[in-house]
Amino acid sequence: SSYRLRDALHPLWQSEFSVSGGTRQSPINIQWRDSVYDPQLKPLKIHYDPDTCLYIWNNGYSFQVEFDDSTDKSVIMGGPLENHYRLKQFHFHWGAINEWGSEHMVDSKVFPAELHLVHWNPVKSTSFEEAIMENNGLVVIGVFLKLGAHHAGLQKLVDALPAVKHKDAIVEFDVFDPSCLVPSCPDYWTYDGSLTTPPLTESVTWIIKKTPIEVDQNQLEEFRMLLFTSAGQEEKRMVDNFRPLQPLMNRTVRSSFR
Ligand SMILES: NS(=O)(=O)c1ccc(NC(=O)NCCO)cc1
Ligand SMILES: [Zn+2]
Repeated sequence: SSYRLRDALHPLWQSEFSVSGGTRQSPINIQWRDSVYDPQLKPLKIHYDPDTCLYIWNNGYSFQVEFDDSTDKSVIMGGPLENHYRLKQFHFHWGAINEWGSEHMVDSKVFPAELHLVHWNPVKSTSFEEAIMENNGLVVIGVFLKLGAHHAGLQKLVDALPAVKHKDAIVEFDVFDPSCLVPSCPDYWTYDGSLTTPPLTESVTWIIKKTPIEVDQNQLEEFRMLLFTSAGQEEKRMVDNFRPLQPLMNRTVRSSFR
């Protein structure tokens, strides 16, 4: 199917990014019928303060919106979590065409893009960089994007993309509430995994929302206008910045819904 093709098309993501001996790597294909309903999973609670939004930048992998994580102003709690986690940044992964782009899949269905909201545990770690190395130091909420209606909340982000076209470009981005990018449906899957780009550390509790958000064709095409390359270099479009599927190994995916 298309994802087999896309693996073969992307040596970049094959060779460099395989950590030896990994037992809980991400992303994975979520087989809906193999997931186990866990009645002890609570609703996820999200409280983001739009004033903690700092800037948007092109880090050479994706475009990323950074937040002030020096206080507990923007946090998530509940769900599978024992305490609260602070929002650090969010970014996306997408394809060159609508037929692929997401990192996770659901019953081998792939989406054109995937949003990652990255949080860290301030109870166990004193910084994000430290939390990356901690077991369950991080929580990433994954939200699938599907082709459909225009997303008004996303458009504010999209309008800023031309200003961060090249690697290392940065532009101030104030007052944005990323909860507008999270579907209202409370249903999610959760499993223990890893970062999907180096250092690929196995420190992530993944929370994957069941319901995608809708974005329109123009918005996806704006993502694809970004560049992997710095100003002055030969231009390489920023597309297909996803990691191939990783083996489930000895893991169970839990669902918050029947
Ligand atoms: N795609 S993902 O798994 O959500 C992810 C999130 C953060 C990172 N790394 C990161 O934010 N590093 C900042 C500097 O340490 C890598 C991958
Ligand atoms: Zn990501």
